[in-house]
Amino acid sequence: MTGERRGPRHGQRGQRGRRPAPRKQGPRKPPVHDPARRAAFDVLRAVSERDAYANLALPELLRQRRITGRDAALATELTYGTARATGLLDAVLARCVDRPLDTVDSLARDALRLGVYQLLRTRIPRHAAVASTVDLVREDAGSRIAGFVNAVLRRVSEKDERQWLEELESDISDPLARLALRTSHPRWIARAFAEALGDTGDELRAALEADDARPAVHLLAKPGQISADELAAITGGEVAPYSPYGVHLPSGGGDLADSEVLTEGLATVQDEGSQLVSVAAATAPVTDGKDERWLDLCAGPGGKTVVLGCLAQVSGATVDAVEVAEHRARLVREATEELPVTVHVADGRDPGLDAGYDRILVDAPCSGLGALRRRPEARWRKQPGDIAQLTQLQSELLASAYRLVRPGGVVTYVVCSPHLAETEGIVAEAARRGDAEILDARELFPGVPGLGDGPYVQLWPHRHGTDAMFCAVTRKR
Ligand SMILES: C[S@@+](CC[C@H](N)C(=O)[O-])C[C@H]1O[C@@H](n2cnc3c(N)ncnc32)[C@H](O)[C@@H]1O
Repeated sequence: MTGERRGPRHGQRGQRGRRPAPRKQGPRKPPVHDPARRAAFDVLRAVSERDAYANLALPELLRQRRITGRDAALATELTYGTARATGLLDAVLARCVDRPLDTVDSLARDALRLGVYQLLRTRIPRHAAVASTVDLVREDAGSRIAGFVNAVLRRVSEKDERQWLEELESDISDPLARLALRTSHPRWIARAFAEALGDTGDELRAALEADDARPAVHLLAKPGQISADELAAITGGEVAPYSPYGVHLPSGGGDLADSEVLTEGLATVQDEGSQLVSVAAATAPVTDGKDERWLDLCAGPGGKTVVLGCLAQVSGATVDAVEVAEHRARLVREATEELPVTVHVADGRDPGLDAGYDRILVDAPCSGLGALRRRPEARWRKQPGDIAQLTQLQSELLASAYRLVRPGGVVTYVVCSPHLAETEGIVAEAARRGDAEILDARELFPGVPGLGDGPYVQLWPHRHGTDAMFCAVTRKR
């Protein structure tokens, strides 16, 4: 992470009363007077220069610099908002810069995006949005680039978001591309959502808008260790509407890192959708015999393994957790200490375990298109070509699960994506091979509305307030 600037204070005497050394020539490094924007800008730079993840880099930087309260809230809004809205911000900038945007210096481009976001999507007064952004550029890159950024932002500030959208949309004849622009999504992702919803109108708009909003923080009250009621009372949150183990924190729920229920291991942060699919995997009815050996075939970092492990402990079962990446397997081990879980570092396509499992969860590696609201910059990094590579692996992992499960045992296939190639496409192929019968997964989501015609379950942010998790429950013939 870019270091915090801590220049010597003017007039301050050095140690042992010596006069401070004369200032060297070079860029001036003033003390940070705008910690929120400085933090947002440094994280956006890390995202574009070092492929950092904003949702990991920002909390770390806020902690390092001890930025809290209103400054932390502003830094979060500016970082995540700018990262999510990049497509729209760049479309506006392309109208105001007289050369292709990708030839603009990357520091200037990041600053411009931050400035345009403030101008179009916040209530920050125009002059403050422009001046504060220009100050950041001057500190880091000098007056010439600052002058360029100033000139461009002044052009942007001549119109508000509505006027810019009208101007941009007047040149776009494709309704899906217009909606994608308005809701800050690449068109191919908007199309994938439309295909999964079977809708290109109001519902698609609602889905894309919900995907462009910051999600609430959900907690898992670990089954058998604390109840959702108790956890809600301790954290000031609300019991979740659907998961029996879920709690929703109020927005701006604060920094949870030091929260006792988390440090004591009674609860963990987990989207309610992930909780629901884990419970479905643990409770889908097996036939013809016992229900003691469970397998989590793609376990890292262990969120769902924790739910499986807790429920296995209650019912007297054991869980084998397979993860191909050593560092992620370590996270599973740490998350499941004291649960009846054994972690194996292995390739799930051939993990070298004895067959005969009673139930298996395949939470396959996927595009993550269902969790874009949690990873602000992700939508602009992903490419349509990513999907084809993943579907091959997803099919192979599911085929492996059918080799490992016993007849009458259940295999639950989950991805955090609504893309049909990763969801129904994979399960339908397995069904065609005759590996399994497909059960009606909706029965394992009691009280959850808006689940359509089945047999699969697709959760959605706009319908359920969860990530867009897909869940298919199948039974080996
Ligand atoms: C969607 S994540 C699983 C999330 C996890 N179940 C949880 O709830 O925390 C998919 C995981 O599969 C792992 N993975 C990828 N290829 C694999 C393979 N061939 N065998 C086993 N695990 C694999 C990835 O490293 C990643 O940790």
